[in-house]
Amino acid sequence: MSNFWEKLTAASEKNQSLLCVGLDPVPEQMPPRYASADGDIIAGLLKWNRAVVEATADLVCAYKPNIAFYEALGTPGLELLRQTLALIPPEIPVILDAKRGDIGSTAAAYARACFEQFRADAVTLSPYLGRDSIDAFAAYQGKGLFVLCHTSNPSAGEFQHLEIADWRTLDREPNQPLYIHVARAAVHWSPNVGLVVGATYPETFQAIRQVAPRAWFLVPGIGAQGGDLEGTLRAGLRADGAGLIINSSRGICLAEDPRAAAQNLRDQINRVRATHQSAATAPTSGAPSGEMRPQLQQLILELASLGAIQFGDFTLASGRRSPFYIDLRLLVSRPSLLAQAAAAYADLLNGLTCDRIAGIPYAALPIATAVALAADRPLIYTRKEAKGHGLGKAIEGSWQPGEQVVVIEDLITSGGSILQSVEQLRAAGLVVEDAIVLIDREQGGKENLAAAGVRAHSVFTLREMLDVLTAAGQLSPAKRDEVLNYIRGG
Ligand SMILES: O=c1ccn([C@@H]2O[C@H](COP(=O)(O)O)[C@@H](O)[C@H]2O)c(=O)[nH]1
Repeated sequence: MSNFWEKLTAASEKNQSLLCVGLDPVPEQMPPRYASADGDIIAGLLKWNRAVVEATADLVCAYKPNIAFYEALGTPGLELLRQTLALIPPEIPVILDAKRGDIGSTAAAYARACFEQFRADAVTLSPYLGRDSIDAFAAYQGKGLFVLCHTSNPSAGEFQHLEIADWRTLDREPNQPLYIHVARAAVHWSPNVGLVVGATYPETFQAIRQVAPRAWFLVPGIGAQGGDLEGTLRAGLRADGAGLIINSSRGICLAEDPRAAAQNLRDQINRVRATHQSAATAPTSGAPSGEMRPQLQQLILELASLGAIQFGDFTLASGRRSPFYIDLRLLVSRPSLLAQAAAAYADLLNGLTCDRIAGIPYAALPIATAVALAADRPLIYTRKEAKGHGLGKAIEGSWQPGEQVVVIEDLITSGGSILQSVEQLRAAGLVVEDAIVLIDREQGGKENLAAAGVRAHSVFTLREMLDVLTAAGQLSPAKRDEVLNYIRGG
């Protein structure tokens, strides 16, 4: 298995673990029991690493040697790293902590060193030089790339907390700390990007998780640096109870009994995961908008004030009567609201594999354009009918067969219009596995798409929308029940 993420998931599931053990040997800290009889330091350090790996291989999801500790020992140190890597069972992924970042040509040499010389499964990278400094690493298929987002050291805030504006969101979002910009941008650089987020600043996790909902975070700072394990897990775990790789180096390697220390930390992590997962899967009925982010609640209320959500007695195109009507075409008349909606789509897009997005005519075309700007993703769109003149295109914009496309639609009812475009895109050789809508009307569309191999993601559901409007006093509980009854087919 050569893909880092598959290896990580398999090891995590097999060992029931989110624990990563750091292998950072320092000669002065080596417990005397590992010392080599002939005084050979490198032999002693290798014995130490071997003992730690043998004691913990069934308790971890990854190992993380930091290359600095090996480079510090000169050429023999690099040989020690090579031998240490050879000790690690092939099914456990190795994250080489190297924090590389340089211009493209140099980055290519660094990437060769990490992935070809040391054959690491993943690497840590600095974002300071921007996207092209990671391209050479991203060119290695299936390797993990952990970009420094918020580090664990005491001076981390000196630059990382600087409040910065983003020209794309200038008019509607307050300035954001640099680490949020890094998180938001880096997860778009490659689908293989994860983030390094230190456990010594647990208060940063919630905001980072919001802008990178699906990314894996590599979390140093537990143990010797005094990071907050429970706070980190509670704010950083994804709803599936994964998404964090909790590293401890000195806390395990310097322990009297590394196995007991690793087992103890793994079990502590799992205890919090167990309660987190049961909270995440608890039924939400009767809990109006309790968990919904304030920005989304605001978005719903503003859509209602724009007239995009109406309650009454409407006749649909099918002739069927409906107690509500949603018209997201109105979004173009309030650009700031269109931008808010686009940002919510962009958040969902973050964790998906996507070479370009595809808008569906007509209602979603301005929305998809706004999403392209918010997420900095190239856009194509399908035509309702191929042009009968000019180039006679059925799909506008530039694209290549084999590219992965995420469909952008305004809302989903049965999923029919999405499926029509998906067929058109697939017939052209594009790969479509995901679609994003603002509102899921919960009338079977998601299930119909799933049957066609398309995952549908919604910013919010009709039920969530009704809950927000009811809690805000804009919809009576009786009307809410009438609408719910209607979508259930009653
Ligand atoms: O923000 C960061 C980024 C990387 N590290 C590295 O993780 C380990 C932590 O070692 P402990 O002994 O568990 O403190 C080490 O290799 C650091 O260079 C980090 O600590 N913080």
